[in-house]
Parts: sequence; structure tokens; C-alpha cells
Amino acid sequence: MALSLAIEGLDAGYGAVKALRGVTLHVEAGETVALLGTNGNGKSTLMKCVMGLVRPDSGRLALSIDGVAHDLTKLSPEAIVDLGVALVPEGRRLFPKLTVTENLMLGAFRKVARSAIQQNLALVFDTFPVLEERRNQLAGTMSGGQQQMLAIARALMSSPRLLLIDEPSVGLSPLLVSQTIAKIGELKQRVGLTVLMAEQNFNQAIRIADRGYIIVHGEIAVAAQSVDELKANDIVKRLYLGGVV
Ligand SMILES: Nc1ncnc2c1ncn2[C@@H]1O[C@H](COP(=O)(O)OP(=O)(O)OP(=O)(O)O)[C@@H](O)[C@H]1O
Repeated sequence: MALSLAIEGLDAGYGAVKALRGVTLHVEAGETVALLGTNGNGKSTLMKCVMGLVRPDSGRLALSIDGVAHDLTKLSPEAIVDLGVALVPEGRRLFPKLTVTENLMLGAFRKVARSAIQQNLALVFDTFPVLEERRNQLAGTMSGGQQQMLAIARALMSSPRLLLIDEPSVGLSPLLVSQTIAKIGELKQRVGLTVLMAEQNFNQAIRIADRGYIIVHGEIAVAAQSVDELKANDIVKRLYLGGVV
């Protein structure tokens, strides 16, 4: 199964607010790609465009599956989930009054995913044992780190091949950020998941990323072919390594 995402010249926004300007990026099968940028630079908007939740003003947004191209700008969010794309939204968006298991089941609402529930539950409980231990606990009573793991696990219940993860580190202590990032890295090893991860935390993101992009004011300022290339870039040095951010 070869899946890749290609975005070319994407413009998107909210009325007069232009959130993305001419964004071009790609994610190949099996890669973990970091989309790095501070608050308000367009990371979430880009992920919402891929999911069909925000419609771009112009540009190309295509998923290729085994050589067959799918124009994501013409598909509903449900159809995009069916193609194997899932989003772990910023702020987790769990159902706090529902249990861990109930939240997980809501991730498996599409027909394709319903037939794979047992297999996907085994994967998420194996990856996140704390969720199995707490399967009957209300999601809202779990710690921030556990909630982030549940949000990732819920997305995995839809049998994705491409996982979009929006700022997994937000609101977590440094230790939990480190553990969450390590878990995302583990998923790549385990199931060969393709990942596009938006992050503000440069040093944590590059631990598991194969390569990355820096987005500034809705434009791709840096497109690096490797983490070493990213670290050597002057814009990156100024933004992240010189202590400015
Ligand atoms: N629903 C909306 N209506 C109007 N403007 C919006 C909306 N959502 C985002 N924006 C604006 O679009 C721009 C990009 O925001 P976006 O959320 O994509 O950035 P981000 O890099 O993900 O940052 P954050 O981590 O704060 O979400 C910002 O100027 C933001 O204020």
C-alpha cells in the first residue's frame, strides 16, 4: 500500500484572514514529517484543509493511493476518513463525560473501521497500556498526557494510513511531551504509519521526524530534506536554536 500526500500552491483562509499562502509540501508513505511553527502561523488550517474541514481558495491537495490520485478538495471529511486519513485535533476534543472505551468507539464510526474494531483495539491497548487499564474511566478525569494518548488512540480506531497530529505537546509537562512524542515514533515502527505532525516544540518534534517544514505567517519558509538539514538552516537557527523562541 503506497500512500502519499501532495499539496501545491495552497491558499486558504477565513474571509479577510489569509491563513495559508502558496503552501507546497508532500508526505511520502512511511514518513514522519514535522510541520513546525509558532502559534497562529497556519498549521491547524493546513491540517483542516487536508481533512476537508476548511476549503482552500486555490491550490492542489491530493492523496495518492497505489498510484490512484484523489482530489481532496472535492471530497467530504467523511470520504477523506474512508480513504485512510485521520486527524488528532489540537486540544484533543475528547468527550469528557464518556469513558475511554466509548471515546475509542466513536473513532470507529465509519463502516471500514467497524469491521476492524478488535484489531484496532488490540493495537491501541498494546501501544497505550494505560488506556486498557483505564478503559472504564471517564475521559475528562484523566491526566493531560493520558488524554493526548486517548486522542491519538481514537484516531487510530478509524484504521488510518495517514495520521495528522496537531500539536500533541500542547499543555503537557516536558516529561509527558517526551513520552507522547516517543509513542508517536513507536507507532511508525509498529504499523508503518505515515505521519504529518504540527508542532511548536522543535527539539521534541525532530526526535522522530524524518524531515520537516517551517511555516511562518502561512508560508513555507523552510523545506528541509532531513533533520540535519533543518538544524543547519539559518532561519531555523534564528527561530529555534538561537534562543529567540
Ligand atoms: N475559525 C477562524 N476564523 C478566523 N480566523 C481564524 C480561524 N482559525 C484560525 N484563524 C486565523 O488563521 C491564522 C492561522 O491559524 P491556525 O490556527 O491555522 O494557526 P496554527 O499555526 O495552527 O496556530 P495555533 O496553534 O494557535 O492553532 C491565524 O491568524 C488565526 O487567527
